[in-house]
Amino acid sequence: MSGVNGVSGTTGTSGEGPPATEGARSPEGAPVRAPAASPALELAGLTKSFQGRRAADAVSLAVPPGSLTGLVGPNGAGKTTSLMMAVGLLRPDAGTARVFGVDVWARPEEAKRLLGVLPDGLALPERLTGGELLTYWGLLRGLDADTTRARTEELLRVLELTGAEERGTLVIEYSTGMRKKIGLATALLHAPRMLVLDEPYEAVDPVSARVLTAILRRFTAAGGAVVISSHVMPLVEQLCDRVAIIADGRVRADGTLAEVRGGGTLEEAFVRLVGHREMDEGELAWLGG
Ligand SMILES: Nc1ncnc2c1ncn2[C@@H]1O[C@H](COP(=O)(O)OP(=O)(O)OP(=O)(O)O)[C@@H](O)[C@H]1O
Repeated sequence: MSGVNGVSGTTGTSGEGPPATEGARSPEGAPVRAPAASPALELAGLTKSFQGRRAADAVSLAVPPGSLTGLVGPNGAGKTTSLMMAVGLLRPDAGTARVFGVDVWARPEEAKRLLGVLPDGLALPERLTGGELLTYWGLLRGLDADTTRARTEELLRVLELTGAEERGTLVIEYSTGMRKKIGLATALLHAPRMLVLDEPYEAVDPVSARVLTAILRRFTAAGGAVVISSHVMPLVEQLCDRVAIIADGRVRADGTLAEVRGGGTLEEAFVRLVGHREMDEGELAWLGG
């Protein structure tokens, strides 16, 4: 896949297959290569229209295992639409999505075991405490009771929700950031291999943000892959090793952070690829009183 304005993307898989098996040789004497590992997430031509208007237009993306990809783009660019199709929550008009080689739409149960998802505007059962919600979620996911209990306690502790749990706070009473954190806990509970998180840092306090970053780094170091969407360019630059820029439903750039930045900042690349509008002097003049 290649972007515009000279930003050429790599799929992350080209030339990155597993190393040749030690000592193994083909009959011709050439080293035998193990089959190239599947990308952690591979989107090919994902397309979706709403009322005749393309929200996602042949979105293709390949995310390698062990990587953390930031998906950025203007409001209404098609990020959420693409991510929801990628994880099996929105049926595409065309295209495919695979998680570690498993087709999300053809083999949904298998794919969903591999996927942890924090959707936009997550709707949670609200008349439960966070702990009760995670217990219910774990059992729905087929985890045994002991595993569910142990992971629930650990997630509540790490995400600093134990106090709310001890006070019996219901999810409906949670703050926006707490809701985000319990949503993350539901995404992590079944130990997925691929995390797709729509704006995970939004409304999360700085201390919890550090915890989240540590979780994501540990997750990718163990070979899992993460895609996050975000509007915060410095955050993406600090956190992600790969970036995709999407605008008007199309992928405009995709590659390593260095490839997409092309020597400038990510914000500069974003503005260059997406365009920007200056406000005319007379606009909103009435605000001045
Ligand atoms: N269910 C829907 N029905 C109709 N139009 C929709 C629906 N969902 C998304 N759209 C439209 O599709 C386009 C892409 O929306 P999407 O939510 O994917 O953008 P986004 O990049 O996630 O935006 P933001 O950064 O503002 O969250 C927008 O024009 C939006 O109005």
